[in-house]
Amino acid sequence: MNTLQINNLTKTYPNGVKALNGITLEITNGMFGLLGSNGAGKSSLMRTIASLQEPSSGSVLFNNIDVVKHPHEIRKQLGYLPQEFGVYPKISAEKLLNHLAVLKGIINHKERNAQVTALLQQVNLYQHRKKAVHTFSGGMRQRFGIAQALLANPQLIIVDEPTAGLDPEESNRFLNLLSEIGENVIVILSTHIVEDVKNLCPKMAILADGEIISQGNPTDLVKHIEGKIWTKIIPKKDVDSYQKTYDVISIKLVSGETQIRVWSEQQPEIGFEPIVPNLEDYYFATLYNHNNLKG
Ligand SMILES: Nc1ncnc2c1ncn2[C@@H]1O[C@H](COP(=O)(O)OP(=O)(O)OP(=O)(O)O)[C@@H](O)[C@H]1O
Repeated sequence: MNTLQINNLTKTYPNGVKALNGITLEITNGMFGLLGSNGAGKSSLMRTIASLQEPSSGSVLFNNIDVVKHPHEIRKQLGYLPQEFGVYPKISAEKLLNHLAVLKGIINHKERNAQVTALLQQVNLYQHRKKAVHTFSGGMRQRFGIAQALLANPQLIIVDEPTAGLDPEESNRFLNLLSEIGENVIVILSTHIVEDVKNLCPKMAILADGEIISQGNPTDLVKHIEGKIWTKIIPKKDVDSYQKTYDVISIKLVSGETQIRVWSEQQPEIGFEPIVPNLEDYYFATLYNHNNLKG
């Protein structure tokens, strides 16, 4: 069993932005979803765990090895798919993966070829192996990204917003691939897409303003708000007044009509229907409460 222990982690950038503010988490094998809106601190946390940047304070231990003190140790066991992969050199996918495998320390030629072939097959890019990655579609690039992250059998895999910008089919394909990677390693999926976490992750946390504001099993978390979420279709012009009167956790357009969801112990007023809440409602309700507490 692998264990990642994050203790009281903070990160303040030189420009004064406090991106992480006392993060404490323990993560073991399986898929862990890290949900948060833009700017919540997800990438800052991922980069710190991946030893690509140092925290301002606190510690990250992977199987009791201090990531900050021994970055080389962690990098040997890490597979990382960053949000932005940068520019790809104009060489074939196969050659690029081979090159990255050398950098990962797979020096035995035979072993390297075998791993590159197996990974290209696993991510369904074998038939495209002679094409350059910069000519790939977004989904193909992400699948290539996961192939490079899987080189050298990492025990800790970090994927940062991997489905952003993918169409639903490519996104599905990518997530299925991720879920196959195995129960025997830690996979941290950082995303703002609630559905992805709901479908894949038995454990999750919500990050906001650099803090963990909730964590647990998605199904258990949703139980906390059962019977407390109400919905109503309202005229668009009334949104403001409903927001002033009730705890409106989300506003959505449904078939061109404005639907609000409200957190309330009992029916807020005639016309509100109770709904069976989902993880998205939990996420919005948690963010709503957090922002309210902030004032
Ligand atoms: N290198 C940096 N220097 C200064 N500020 C930074 C740096 N990187 C991130 N930030 C700031 O830190 C905060 C958290 O950013 P971060 O990228 O970690 O969030 P995120 O949850 O990954 O968001 P997104 O989904 O938009 O990438 C933001 O306010 C961001 O502007």
